[in-house]
Amino acid sequence: MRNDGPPPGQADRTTRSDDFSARIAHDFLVRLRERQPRVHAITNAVAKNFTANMLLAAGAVPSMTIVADEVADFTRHADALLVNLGTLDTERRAAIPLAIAAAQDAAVPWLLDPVFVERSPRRLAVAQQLLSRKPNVLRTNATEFAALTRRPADRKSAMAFARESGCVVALTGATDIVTDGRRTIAIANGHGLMARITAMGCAATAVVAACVAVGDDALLATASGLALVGIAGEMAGEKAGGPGTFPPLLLDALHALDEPTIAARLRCE
Ligand SMILES: Nc1ncnc2c1ncn2[C@@H]1O[C@H](COP(=O)(O)OP(=O)(O)O)[C@@H](O)[C@H]1O
Ligand SMILES: Cc1ncsc1CCOP(=O)(O)O
Ligand SMILES: [Mg+2]
Repeated sequence: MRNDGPPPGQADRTTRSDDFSARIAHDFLVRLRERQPRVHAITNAVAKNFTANMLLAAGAVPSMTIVADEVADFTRHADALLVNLGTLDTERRAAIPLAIAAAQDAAVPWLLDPVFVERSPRRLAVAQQLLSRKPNVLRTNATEFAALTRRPADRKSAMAFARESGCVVALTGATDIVTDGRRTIAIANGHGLMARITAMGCAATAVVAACVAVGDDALLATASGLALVGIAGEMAGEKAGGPGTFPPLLLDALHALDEPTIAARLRCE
């Protein structure tokens, strides 16, 4: 599943809400539950448990080994690979190129989550090198996007970067911008508590990876993953007493999500 950017000469356009819809997001959810895709996540030490549980709540099956002599086998037999740079220790640094090579060899889509690239020039260099290996999706918050691309974190820059890099770009925050450089979808679901717990973005990228594993259109898969997480997040936020009670309520909401709820709650343009 490659995103090769817009066909030459084709005008940019914004995807209309009838191109992305609750039906599409629900179709992805059904496929997750039916196909139970395997997502191999090289993720950070902070995010591992929550990410694995979010994948399971969405219907996917996580694996997380980072051992150099196993990671290629796990990746080859997975349906998507997630590369998250949050705790870039020696073992993960060694595992990442092996996993990406295996993914590309086996035509397994892979996603990059460049956690905290703004904090260390070394990490920024690693992330830029990984981007040159063309992940199917880059999912990043605004600070990371600005550091990685040296552009303002806005819709226009996300589109330009997606077009130039050939990745689907998901620039998240209170509103998520998802673009392949030609089509752009903005998703306004979510809840402020999502920014008050750790590993929310890491887990969201993992759910996006699961969606990419079960669909041919990486843009719609990415938008669907973020819509499902955003809707579950706002349902959990409405019930939660604070960040302590929020994560289990989010897992419950994602697990129970259904078509009428998605149809009633999806806010996108
Ligand atoms: N203020 C907010 N309101 C609603 N949703 C939010 C808010 N902040 C983050 N989110 C959601 O939380 C998830 C993680 O996004 P973000 O906070 O940008 O990533 P990260 O955790 O990597 O910094 C996304 O699904 C995003 O939509
Ligand atoms: C706190 C922390 N430190 C290293 S990785 C990490 C988690 C980052 O999670 P997210 O990017 O999803 O907020
Ligand atoms: Mg993050």
